[in-house]
Amino acid sequence: MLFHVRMDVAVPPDLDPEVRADLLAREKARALELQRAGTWVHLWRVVGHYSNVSVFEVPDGTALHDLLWSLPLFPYMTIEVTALTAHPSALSENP
Ligand SMILES: O=C(O)C[C@H]1C=CC(=O)O1
Repeated sequence: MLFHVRMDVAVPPDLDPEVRADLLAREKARALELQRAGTWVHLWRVVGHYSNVSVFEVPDGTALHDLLWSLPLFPYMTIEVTALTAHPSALSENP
C-alpha cells in the first residue's frame, strides 16, 4: 500500500545541542536506510517549513504506524497520513 505522509517537525529550541545533533543524525541514517530499502519512496522538503511530504510503500497501515513510531524524531513530529490508491486516469493504469 502507498501512503502520503506529511511530517511537521518541532524540535524544542532549548534541546541540548549534542542531543539534537545525535537525534538528527539517527533520523537521517534511518531515512536513508528506508529509502534504500524502497520503503520510503519519496522524501521532499516543504518550502518554507521544517516539514516534509513523503510517500511510503508498506504492506498496510499497521506497518506504517510501526515505522513512523520507530523514527527517532517521532516524539517531535506532527504527522498526517493519507492512504493512496490507483487513479483510473493514471498512465500506469492505461498502458
Ligand atoms: O527533516 C525532516 O523532514 C524530518 C525527517 C525526515 C527525514 C529526515 O532525515 O528527518
